[in-house]
Amino acid sequence: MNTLFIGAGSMACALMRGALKSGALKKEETYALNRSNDMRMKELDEWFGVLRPGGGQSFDLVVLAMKPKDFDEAADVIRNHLSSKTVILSVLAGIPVSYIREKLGFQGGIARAMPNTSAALGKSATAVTLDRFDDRVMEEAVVHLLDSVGLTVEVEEHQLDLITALSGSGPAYIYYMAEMMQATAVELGLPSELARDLTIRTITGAGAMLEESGLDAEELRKNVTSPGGTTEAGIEALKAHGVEHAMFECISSARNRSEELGRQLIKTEKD
Ligand SMILES: NC(=O)C1=CN([C@@H]2O[C@H](COP(=O)(O)OP(=O)(O)OC[C@H]3O[C@@H](n4cnc5c(N)ncnc54)[C@H](OP(=O)(O)O)[C@@H]3O)[C@@H](O)[C@H]2O)C=CC1
Ligand SMILES: O=C(O)[C@@H]1CCC=N1
Repeated sequence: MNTLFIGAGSMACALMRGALKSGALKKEETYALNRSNDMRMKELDEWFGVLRPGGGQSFDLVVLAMKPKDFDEAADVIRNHLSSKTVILSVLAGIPVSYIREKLGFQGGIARAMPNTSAALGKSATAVTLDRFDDRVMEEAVVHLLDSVGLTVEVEEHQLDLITALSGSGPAYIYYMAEMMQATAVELGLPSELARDLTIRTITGAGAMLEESGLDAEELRKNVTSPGGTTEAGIEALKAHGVEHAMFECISSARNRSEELGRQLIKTEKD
């Protein structure tokens, strides 16, 4: 499947890395372009051996992976690589399928997905909605590509803003927590490398328990929390400092921002 990534940043790279490694994409059929960062294109060539498209060359699959705010500006470039057989996979946060269709004048299949950067290791949690996929072969090819970089679930488009806030942005919340755990341990006296190693293994171990033990998060938490013990003291401190409220605000603010990103483009279009 001839595939073109338009946008060659973090998310495009994570998808390429995961899909090329799994064999869902072949490097001799994978192309990429960005706006101006030539160094990045050289890196992509070095890392993955992907190709640069010729002007007007059309593709079976075009992956939209620029920032949402850059989509309008990229529209001419995108159109240049579409044919009546092309399907589009968009990973743009907040941008509705209807807006992509209207802006590009595109009638074919559009998959709007929200993966995350763990795709690089085949561990993304991806949600996707498929619109006007008349061609079963291409539908299967797109789903296969997403499956090759992690878990894929099909959802309704209206759910994607909230899903973006949960699992699209989610890895960053965990990295932020890791940063804070590490920094606190160092501040309270542990050497940095030791704090780092123990934090990483604590998070990956807890992730593996969530995935493999068959127990839910609450039960796993209770198993660690001895009455009157250290964990209880720690969690009470988190509660007292409003962590539940903070998480509500975190996910709802990210959801609101996703909605706003779409509205902003639509508004700019109308102005
Ligand atoms: N990062 C993440 O964790 C996730 C991101 N996403 C979505 O993925 C998309 C990309 O995000 P991310 O990878 O983080 O962003 P980056 O800033 O890392 O990459 C953006 C890329 O788009 C390119 N670009 C910008 N304008 C144009 C243009 N006019 N024509 C061609 N290429 C262009 C940039 O090129 P140049 O560098 O030359 O300017 C760059 O390669 C966003 O829409 C985001 O919502 C979705 C899920 C997770
Ligand atoms: O921060 C963002 O807007 C993108 C979407 C999900 C993760 N990163």
